[in-house]
Amino acid sequence: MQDTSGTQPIQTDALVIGAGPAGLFQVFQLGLQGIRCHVVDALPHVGGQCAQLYGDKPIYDIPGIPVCTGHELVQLLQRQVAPMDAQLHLSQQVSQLQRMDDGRWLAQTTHGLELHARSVFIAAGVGAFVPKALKVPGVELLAAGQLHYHPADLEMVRGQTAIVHGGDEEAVAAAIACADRAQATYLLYRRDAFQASAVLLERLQELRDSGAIRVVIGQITQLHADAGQLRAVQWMDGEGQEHELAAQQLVVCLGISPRLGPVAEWGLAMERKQLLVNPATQATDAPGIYAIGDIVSYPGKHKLILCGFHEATMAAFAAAEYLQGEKPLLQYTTTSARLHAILGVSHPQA
Ligand SMILES: Cc1cc2nc3c(=O)[nH]c(=O)nc-3n(C[C@H](O)[C@H](O)[C@H](O)COP(=O)(O)OP(=O)(O)OC[C@H]3O[C@@H](n4cnc5c(N)ncnc54)[C@H](O)[C@@H]3O)c2cc1C
Repeated sequence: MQDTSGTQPIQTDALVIGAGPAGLFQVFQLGLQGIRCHVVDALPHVGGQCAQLYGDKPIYDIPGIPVCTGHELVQLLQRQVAPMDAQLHLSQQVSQLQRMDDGRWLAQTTHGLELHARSVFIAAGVGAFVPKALKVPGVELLAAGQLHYHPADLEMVRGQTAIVHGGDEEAVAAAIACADRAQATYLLYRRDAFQASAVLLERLQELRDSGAIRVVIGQITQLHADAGQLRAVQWMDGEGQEHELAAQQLVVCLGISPRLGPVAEWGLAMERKQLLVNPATQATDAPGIYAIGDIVSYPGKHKLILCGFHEATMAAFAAAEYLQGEKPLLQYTTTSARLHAILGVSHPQA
């Protein structure tokens, strides 16, 4: 799958909202129906809960895979989905979803991306995984490019003074990465106790010992900016004393958690924060919008990856009929030359 960005409205037959296991398998099933799609996820990576909440823990109930970790399942799904050549738009939330006059759906993301989609597949799980925001006075004064939440890349701190705020694995990893690039790196957290792997903690200690990372124990109380440019971070120590630390870049890693957010505002029928669907088609009450995975409710629904896979299959068959105007034929990946062409495999005996 490719990661793309841009500002032109994108015309597509299918938009998948959410790149968790259900959304990824939706891409595969749509691909088998000859339907190309775009995928949007709030996270900077695919995999949803499997990657974000239990990447290194084992899963034992995926058919045909006796055991794999969350990360391994995501890697296998990515491999399986690769021939479908979906366009991936990460680190952005679908914030708006509205019906257009011609019956298509207009989706807008928090990065300003617009998509015009003939069909939409909501695979939003337990909600969009979004970083916990820093809520202190002064945040609103900053121009873009100085306050970064869980950034995937830290090149922007090169040659500058960077403060990393947080105490978990991602904060420690970010501080270590900053130490290689920034002129000065501070790791600011409320306690001198960091939760990270032994390897990262050992490296942090080395960098503390050498002075490449300076640890500050306290809480951020305010940001100071001149003409939109971060000048200093104000913080309070354990005795309630306020201090200022000059910096140009602030990296905030306070954790990422799921929020249902905009899905509940799109006017779709819901019950107890789940989208109501017809389990024969996964159709919601809006034409051309299907929903699958943990976000849906129907009689007998179980929040399991296996169920999300089945629902993706049901939705793809229903959407193929909706988009192509006729019931799709059931074909086997084992024997169908058409599916082999889609998958990019060759079997002369097929
Ligand atoms: C600790 C733990 C262990 C588990 N173990 C198992 C197990 O052993 N077996 C099993 O079958 N299941 C297990 N599960 C459950 C399983 O992980 C879920 O059923 C599965 O992840 C649901 O997949 P999904 O794709 O529907 O949603 P998710 O995995 O939640 O993915 C949804 C994605 O949608 C994105 N998103 C949501 N809203 C938006 C939006 N508006 N814009 C952009 N992106 C959005 C989110 O950022 C997220 O990445 C476990 C769950 C947990 C928490």
